[in-house]
Amino acid sequence: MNAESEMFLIRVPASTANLGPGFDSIGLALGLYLEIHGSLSDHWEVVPLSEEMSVFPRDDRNYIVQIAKETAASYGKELSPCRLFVSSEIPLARGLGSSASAIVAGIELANIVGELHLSNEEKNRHASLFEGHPDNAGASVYGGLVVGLHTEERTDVVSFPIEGVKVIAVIPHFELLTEDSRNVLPNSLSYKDAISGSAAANVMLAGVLSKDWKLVGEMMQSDRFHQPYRAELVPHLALIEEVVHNEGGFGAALSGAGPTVLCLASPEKSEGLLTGLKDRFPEFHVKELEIDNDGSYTAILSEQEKKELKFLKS
Ligand SMILES: Nc1ncnc2c1ncn2[C@@H]1O[C@H](COP(=O)(O)OP(=O)(O)O)[C@@H](O)[C@H]1O
Ligand SMILES: N[C@@H](CCOP(=O)(O)O)C(=O)O
Repeated sequence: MNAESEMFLIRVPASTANLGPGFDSIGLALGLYLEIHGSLSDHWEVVPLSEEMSVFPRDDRNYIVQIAKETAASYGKELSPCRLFVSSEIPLARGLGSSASAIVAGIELANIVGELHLSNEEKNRHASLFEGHPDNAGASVYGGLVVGLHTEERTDVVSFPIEGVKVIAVIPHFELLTEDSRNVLPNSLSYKDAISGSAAANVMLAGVLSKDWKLVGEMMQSDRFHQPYRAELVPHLALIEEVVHNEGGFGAALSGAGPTVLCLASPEKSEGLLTGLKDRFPEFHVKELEIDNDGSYTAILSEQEKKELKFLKS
């Protein structure tokens, strides 16, 4: 990019990780978005357009800018400064992948401004290195359901679109940092538990591929890797599982590291489940979310599209 009059758009979906037993390996992209409208400028400026974004630095100390600069630097490039208008529908520290969305946004920023021409595989490798695991990062890059393995040496992710199941998120008002929720996990697992945990993840994935959502729901609640240890931090999980069972939903699991709980239901049962959860948990935000099968998106805006941006007029 070299014209200051050009404006770009970056849109990155939220994500839910693990789906129960797929710890640090399975993720699903969701229809809540982090959006950046940006253009070249003579200095770095980050303008928050949504309340949650207003807590972050407004100059080049902003995490998204830091990620962008580091990504460009890894290709020997220095990014030209930009003015970025940032808004996000993704609540922070609730287990809906806000940190991965910020990382992927930073990589997309480096890609578009630095003209890096990165493939999705390369974007995901960078994002997984920053995030430490590929479940949220992969979902935000590719969209749909992702299954991945990330090591120091390489990141392998397979993604495929998901249809025919409804997703309801029960989002508490309190934050739970992923770091704190990882600190309660054990350093090792018995051979027996590891086999059972891995089998549950395998069967869950087979259930997804064969569209056997009832089986998927059962496997979501058969995790051995993290939910048993995190239960003390999220006492509402067991109560939500009960409501999901009573309302004929498929199952529930901690979304990422929590505290949000992700529930799956058939299109026929989702309305009843939504109402049941809202009635039982008035203190939480209960919301049906779309599945995003497209992943992160970037575009250069047309003159007409720029004219339609309300925040540029105020
Ligand atoms: N747009 C953003 N800009 C800067 N930092 C962000 C942004 N989004 C998330 N973060 C950082 O990530 C933290 C939340 O990450 P994390 O604890 O992994 O939870 P989650 O990713 O589930 O929302 C926030 O407290 C904040 O420090
Ligand atoms: N696999 C990770 C996922 C963390 O997701 P987040 O949305 O809570 O950041 C974990 O379970 O720790």
